[in-house]
Order: sequence, then structure tokens, then C-alpha cells
Amino acid sequence: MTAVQVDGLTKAYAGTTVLDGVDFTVQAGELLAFLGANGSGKSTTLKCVIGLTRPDAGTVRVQGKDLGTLQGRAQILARSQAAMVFQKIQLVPRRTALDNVCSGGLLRVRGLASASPAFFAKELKEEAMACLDRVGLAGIALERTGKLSGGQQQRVAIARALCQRASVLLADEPVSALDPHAAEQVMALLAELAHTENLAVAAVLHQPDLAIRYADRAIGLLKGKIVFDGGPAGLTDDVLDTLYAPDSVAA
Ligand SMILES: Nc1ncnc2c1ncn2[C@@H]1O[C@H](COP(=O)(O)OP(=O)(O)OP(=O)(O)O)[C@@H](O)[C@H]1O
Repeated sequence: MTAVQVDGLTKAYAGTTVLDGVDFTVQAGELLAFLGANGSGKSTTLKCVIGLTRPDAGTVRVQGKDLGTLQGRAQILARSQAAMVFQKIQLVPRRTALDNVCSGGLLRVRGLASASPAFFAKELKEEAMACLDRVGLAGIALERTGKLSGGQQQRVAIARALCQRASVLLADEPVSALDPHAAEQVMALLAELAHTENLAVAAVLHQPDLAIRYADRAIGLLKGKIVFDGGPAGLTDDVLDTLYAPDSVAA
């Protein structure tokens, strides 16, 4: 089932085109890797999908809903179907892992119960605990996230996305700041969530070898255009040479 459908995505900054008619889908149950040289438009693509960047042209449908045509709470709810995790993990460091994960569910909560962790409802805490358990971190639920390793923090951020009940998980360089072991753990977790929870996962990666080992499909961007869309077996040396050739870097 198609979870994300992007058609004709176009974006320019100060007259320079950074996305040039990008079309792709992300299917439920698959891990899709975005590859490409610095400046090829990978992050801009994900930001357009989640609504952090407004495209100049094109449509983004998440679970069939065209985000550009919705407004107000309808738009917020449609957007909440997608969650994003970043290389610079955005958690509140002095709060516990459990509190940070609970914050993923706050859209469903109204009034005082959303005002402060002191008022978080028992049901929300139980759901957040289950999400932490899902990423293998139930044992550190009450630790402040600032004290956790980078790999643990990234898994807490993924648990927060699960607590948001997002069906689409976008990950912008989720393992670039992690050591090789932690990077493998996070990639394995993302693949497992796609395959067992039927999540649609799209991850920007700077490591083609991780895409080859963990992704079900890869998209290669070159100067704002898709030049590869296929299974990881298609990421041959020739394809990678094209994606990462010295002149592939945007001016
Ligand atoms: N807010 C912005 N204002 C101006 N230019 C921007 C902005 N965001 C991105 N760009 C430019 O758009 C181009 C594409 O950037 P983007 O971050 O999408 O590339 P990327 O493929 O993710 O690169 P990297 O691998 O270096 O993170 C780059 O040239 C970048 O400098």
C-alpha cells in the first residue's frame, strides 16, 4: 500500500533549483534509502514531505491526503501521520526517556494533561513505555536522555515517533553521528519496524553499504533529479560512481 506519494516536487532557493520534478512513492512495510552527494536534495525532499519546507510545485500525499490542500487541525492531523528523526537528535536532554516519548502522543491529549509531564495520563505513560520496550530501551525509561549514548538517544527518538502513532517514519541521516555498532543497531531497528509494524520508512543515508544491506529499495538523487529508483542489488559500482562523482556535488 502506498503511504507517501510525491509527484512533481520542485524547489528552488534564490533562483537555484534544488529539486527538479521529483516523483516517488514510499510503500507501507518498506525501508527506502535516499542516497546522493552533498547538496543533491535529499534533506529538502524529506522536509517537503513532512511540511518543514514548502515546495514551489508538486504534491505530497500522505496516506492519500494531499497535505497542500488541508488547513488547520485537519492538516496537523494528516501531518502527524508522518514523524521525522534527525541526525542531531531533538530530545529534551533534562527530561527522562519516558517523558520524551510521551511527548510524541501529545496531539491526542487536550487540556492540562498536555501541559507538563507531571500531568501526563497513565494511559499515555503506558503506551510510551510499550514504545520504549519496542526499541529495546524499557530499562532506561527513567534516565535523563542527556545521559544516554547517541545510539540510545536515536532509539528514544524513534520510540517517540511510535508513540505519535505515525505510519510514516522519515529519518534524515539517522546514523551519521553514531559509531558503527550503534549505526547497525539503528538500521536493524528501522528495517524491523518497517517489516513487522508495516511502517513506511524513508531514510537519508551517507553510507551506501548500509543501504545495500538494510534497505528494500533505494532512490539516488543527482542535482535534484532522481537518477536511480530500484532494489539494493541495482546499486552497482557504476550507479554509485554516477551518484558520487566529483562533479555530482551541487554548485
Ligand atoms: N533553507 C535553505 N536556504 C537556502 N538554500 C538551501 C536551504 N536548504 C537547503 N539549501 C540548499 O539546497 C541544496 C540541497 O540541500 P539539501 O540539504 O536538500 O541536500 P542534501 O542532499 O541533503 O545534502 P547533504 O548530504 O549535504 O545533507 C543545497 O545546495 C543547500 O545548500
